[in-house]
Amino acid sequence: MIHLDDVTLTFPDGESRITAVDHVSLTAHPGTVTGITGPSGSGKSSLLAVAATLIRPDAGRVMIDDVDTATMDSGAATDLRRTKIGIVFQQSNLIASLTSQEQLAVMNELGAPNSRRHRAAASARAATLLDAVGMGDQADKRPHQLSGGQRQRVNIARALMNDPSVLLVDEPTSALDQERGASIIELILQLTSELNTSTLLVTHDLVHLPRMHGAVNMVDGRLTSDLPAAV
Ligand SMILES: Nc1ncnc2c1ncn2[C@@H]1O[C@H](COP(=O)(O)OP(=O)(O)OP(=O)(O)O)[C@@H](O)[C@H]1O
Repeated sequence: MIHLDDVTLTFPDGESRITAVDHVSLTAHPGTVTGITGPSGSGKSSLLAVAATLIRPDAGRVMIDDVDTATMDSGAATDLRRTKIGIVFQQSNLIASLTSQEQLAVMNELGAPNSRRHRAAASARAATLLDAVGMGDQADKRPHQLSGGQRQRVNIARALMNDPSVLLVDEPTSALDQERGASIIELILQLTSELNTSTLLVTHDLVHLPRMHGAVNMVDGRLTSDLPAAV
């Protein structure tokens, strides 16, 4: 579970500060996807960065599985990010020289204790996840050999390598056409249910929101449950 409790985040803006996230409270439960929409500049990515514990808020708390992340030192926060949080960014950020299989397996090597001992298990999990995202037969391909939708599937599988309880997804369909975008959303819904993640998904694309378990609209850093009229 992830719970944002009365979170406020400001950035310096010349002499004053700009409020990117303004007293936001939001909870996502295991096995559910909550959509976050809103106009450009309304604070969606900032909210996701706070949820990912990448930025510490000015005020409020981020609870991950009932642990208050504000009380952690930076080592513990890094550990929590690695083990509990999966992040899918807008661009796939895959490493050009690695195959799909290696993109996932390398997650086992990043700062994890005893990573050598866990190599075989990591390799098996990578294969299972590539199958789960429909990329089992593309395991040996490098990013330039894949379509945008296929790259995004590898990206999603990679975010799930460490079996996170929280999955944070920022605009996963922005580089894709409608049909491929819809299948990526379906995949995230399916994996959220199968792996029981608490998923927050930022999207501009209102057509996807009715498929989700809940949706909020962000306007000027604040949340409203009144969704834009097109939904
Ligand atoms: N690092 C930063 N420094 C200063 N201001 C920032 C920073 N990041 C975001 N902002 C400001 O915070 C506000 C919210 O930005 P944010 O990127 O979170 O919005 P968004 O809803 O994700 O926008 P988009 O849909 O265009 O990605 C904006 O006014 C933006 O200019």
